[in-house]
Amino acid sequence: MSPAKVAVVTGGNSGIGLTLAERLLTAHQNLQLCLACRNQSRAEAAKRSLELSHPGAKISIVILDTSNVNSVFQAAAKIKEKYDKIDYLFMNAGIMPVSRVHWKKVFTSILSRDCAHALSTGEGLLQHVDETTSDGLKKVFATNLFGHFILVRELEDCLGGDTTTQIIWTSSKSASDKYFHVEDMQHVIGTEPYSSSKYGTDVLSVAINERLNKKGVYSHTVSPGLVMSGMTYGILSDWFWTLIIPFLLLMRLIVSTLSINTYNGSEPLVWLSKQKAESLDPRSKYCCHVTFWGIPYVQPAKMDISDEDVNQLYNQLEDLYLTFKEKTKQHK
Ligand SMILES: NC(=O)C1=CN([C@@H]2O[C@H](COP(=O)(O)OP(=O)(O)OC[C@H]3O[C@@H](n4cnc5c(N)ncnc54)[C@H](OP(=O)(O)O)[C@@H]3O)[C@@H](O)[C@H]2O)C=CC1
Ligand SMILES: CC(C)=CCC[C@@H](C)[C@H]1CC[C@H]2C3=C(CC[C@]12C)[C@@]1(C)CCC(=O)[C@@H](C)[C@@H]1CC3
Repeated sequence: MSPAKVAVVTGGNSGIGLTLAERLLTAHQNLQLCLACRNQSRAEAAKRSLELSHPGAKISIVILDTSNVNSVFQAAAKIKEKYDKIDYLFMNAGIMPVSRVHWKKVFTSILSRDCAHALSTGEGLLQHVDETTSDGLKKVFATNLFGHFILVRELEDCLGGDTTTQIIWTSSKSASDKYFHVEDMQHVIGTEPYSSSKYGTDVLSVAINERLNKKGVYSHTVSPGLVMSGMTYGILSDWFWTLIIPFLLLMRLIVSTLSINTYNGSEPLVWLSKQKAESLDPRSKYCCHVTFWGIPYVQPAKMDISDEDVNQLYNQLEDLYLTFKEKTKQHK
């Protein structure tokens, strides 16, 4: 039997994260799985469903709210108590708060040459909103990016070393340098916090790979495509999505990123975990594409990320992390 490997999945209780957890148990023999989720009862329900499909699977739960700095410190301490070494760290938890759909833009885009771009990125089709957390941070930034940064920093002792660790980030096709400004990494000023947080994720993945690669840590980023999940059902009701699925399936003729289900969307995440990490390109995003017949495949897309952004973002996140670390020490 192959030696036990450990995989931690943030947001592993639903959507892409839950399907990923299920697929990892199938793909890797003898896997120890840690579901790092913000809600105990939802996490337990996910654990039960995984135990039904994989009797005897070794699954633990750690409560982690990536939008809350203290919760991340506590979760990291619990994970370190449970495991000496992490083989796969899936940074998957994420939010995209939306207040309305720009319907006029949806229909004009669908009828224009922008159709493929609009359906694969959602650019300009949604009105995004954000709020401030009790830590005084922008919520989308804290949830999607900073919470995960703290997790990596706090877990560093369990990463790499004698064997390799893969850090795999669920990014998005929505990530765009148009909406990311390193000097405003929290996106306090703009109106595209989701896109900004996902571009920041891509930049951070490169930064972490550069810093930790010497000790056997490999960081890569993934785009799952458009997937029906809690995220999309939060924008429009499930009956609406059910109605337009035939249209979206037809649109696969011109848009190959319409993954639609979580199985397809999790394909690049599972695929990366099966590759030799050394053979992968840390500056490519591994994107899910689907054939017209619904068969998923993975295609790397080179990311155009400047070294200046890589270094500046990492240093700013590190400063913010150290500020919170200092505060928590004082409160102890
Ligand atoms: N759906 C799509 O089309 C796409 C999704 N993605 C990305 O995929 C990832 C997974 O999203 P998806 O499965 O689609 O959506 P879901 O809403 O179904 O899943 C999101 C998961 O993240 C968890 N989560 C949200 N906020 C926090 C938090 N503060 N702390 C801990 N966990 C949290 C949720 O927990 P809970 O159940 O408690 O809410 C849930 O488990 C996200 O990063 C998203 O940005 C990327 C591209 C496309
Ligand atoms: C297609 C019709 C008739 C209606 C749906 C319109 C939009 C609500 C929808 C079209 C493209 C979608 C999309 C996303 C959300 C919903 C849409 C804007 C995402 C932004 C979801 C999160 C992601 O990370 C992106 C990759 C998605 C891109 C496409």
